[in-house]
Parts: sequence; structure tokens; C-alpha cells
Amino acid sequence: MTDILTRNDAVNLEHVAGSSGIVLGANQYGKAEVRVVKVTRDTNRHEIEDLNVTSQLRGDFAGAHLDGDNAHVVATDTQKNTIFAFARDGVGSPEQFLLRLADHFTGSFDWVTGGRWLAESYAWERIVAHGEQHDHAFVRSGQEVRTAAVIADGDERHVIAGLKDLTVLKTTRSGFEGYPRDRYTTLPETADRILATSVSTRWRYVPGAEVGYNAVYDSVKAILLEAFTENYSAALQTTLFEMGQAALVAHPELAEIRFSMPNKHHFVVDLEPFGLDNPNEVFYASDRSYGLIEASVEREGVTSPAEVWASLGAFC
Ligand SMILES: O=c1[nH]c(=O)c2[nH]c(=O)[nH]c2[nH]1
Repeated sequence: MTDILTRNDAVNLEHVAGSSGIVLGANQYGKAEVRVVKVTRDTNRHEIEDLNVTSQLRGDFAGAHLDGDNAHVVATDTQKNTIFAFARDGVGSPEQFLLRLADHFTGSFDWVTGGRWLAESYAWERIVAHGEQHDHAFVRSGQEVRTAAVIADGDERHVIAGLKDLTVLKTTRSGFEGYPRDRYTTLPETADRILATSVSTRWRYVPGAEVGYNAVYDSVKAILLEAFTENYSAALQTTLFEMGQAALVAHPELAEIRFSMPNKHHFVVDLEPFGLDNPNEVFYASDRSYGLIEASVEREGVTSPAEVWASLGAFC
């Protein structure tokens, strides 16, 4: 072999690699963050669905990586166009929309054996003008971003719903005590503090469950918020578990639920230098560093598919 690889030699790396024991590992590819807005305008009262969709295919793409052969490469541009074309029929729910994409790509191309489809959806509400909800003017709403994911592997479909950036706070009925103290511990114990977090959560549906995705989403969100208010919080960890438990108890179609919750610390400001007391009324809202509490709440005896969660990237 010559010392200098030409560009074509590099494209044919498989042959070089094959002899050097280097092989292609896991791969997926597609179009990320397709911003699609669907307006339904059958009547004067328009409806809006606003999504950010990512499509990535898995399967036999060795040719493209190793031989410069694109015969199997469904172009990312085609994947983007498919998302827009499917939106023409309406979205329905982000989960249904992603399932439709998964079925389409795995059903249309033999070598596409699975993939990963993600969506964020953004809520809009009607502007109230002259005391009436407007027919076609909207204001962005939503305290959170709704998320959905479909992971397809052969005929298997894992449907994962969730939300992020749901910021909640309670001004009392939270504390943090009884933790170990060592030479580096300075944090004072307290039985009365602000508890604040920005909830990121994803829940996995029981495979094959018949689910009204939009209704279950609304219900789970309401249950999580209620559980946050319910009990005295001995730690954010305790509250996280109670939130997950409440969702699983109410919804048998949920197999498990995961959370990633930053502890958004609010420190009581020392006002003594100004001759003032501070009975838990004035706080410094610190944006970093922050505690980061992550956990999965599961059903006893139900195995969690680690590879499905891993393919979503972060903890949840
Ligand atoms: O709810 C809490 N959990 C912790 O693990 C922790 N650690 C800490 O310093 N403050 C808190 N608060």
C-alpha cells in the first residue's frame, strides 16, 4: 500500500479499514429540528399545531459509510419533505404523528429497520379580543414544552411522552435536614425553605397500549403539578418520587416515568448588616450552581429498556 491516500482511496476506506480491523459501529442519520406548523382552516375558526420534528433512520447504511454508495440513503431532505407532506393530513398528537413516520420509513425501505423520531410541540391559545376568543389570532402559551419520542426497532415501537421546562415553586412546606456533615459541610439544616425546580420528565407507554395521547398528556401534567403541592418535601428526591408514583398509580398505560429536576436554590439573604430581620421573605435566586436530581420511577417486575432511554441522549 502507498503511504499517501488519495481522496478516492479514502472513500474506499472499508478495504483499508477491513484489513486494519476497524469497522463501522452504531449509526443513525436524518433531518433534525424540522419546524412544521399546521393550520387547520376548514372553517373560519382556525386550529394550529406547531412542532419541531427530528427523523433519524437506522438500518443498513454500511455502503454509504464505507463505500461511498448512497443507494440506501433516503436523503435527509426527503425525510424533511415527508414530515411536511404528512402534516397536510394534520398532526393529531405528536406521538401519532411520529408513529406514522416510523411506520412509513420502516415500511417503505427494506433496509430501514428502525429509527428515532422526536418532537417538541409548542402550545398556542386564542387571543381574547373584545371579550371573545379570536378565530385566527393566537398567543404562545404553555408553561412547558411538550415532548414525544418514538423509537422503532423492527416491529417494536417504544412511545415516550414527556415535557420540559415546567418551572414550579413552593414558598414553604419544604426542608432539607438529616444529611451527613463532614469538614466540607456548611449548609445549614432547614425545615422551611423555598422549593423550586424546572421539571423535565418522560414517560414510556406500555407497548401496544391503546392511548389517547393528548388526554393522557394533560392528565399526567395535572397529576405531576398536584403531587408537587401535596406533601411536606423532605428533599427534592422525595417529591420527585411522589410525583412519579402518582402518575403511575393513576395511569396503568404508563410503564415507567423518568425525571431530571434541577434544584433551583433560593438562599435567604442576610439583611442583618442593614439592621433588618429576614424571616424567610427575601431570597437570592441562584441560577448556578444547582443540584441536579434525576431518577426513574418504575413498576416492580417491569424491565426498563436501557437502550431505548440511552438513545434519547440525556437521562430523560
Ligand atoms: O432537596 C435537596 N436534595 C439534595 O440532595 C440537596 N443537597 C443540597 O445541598 N440541598 C439539597 N436539597
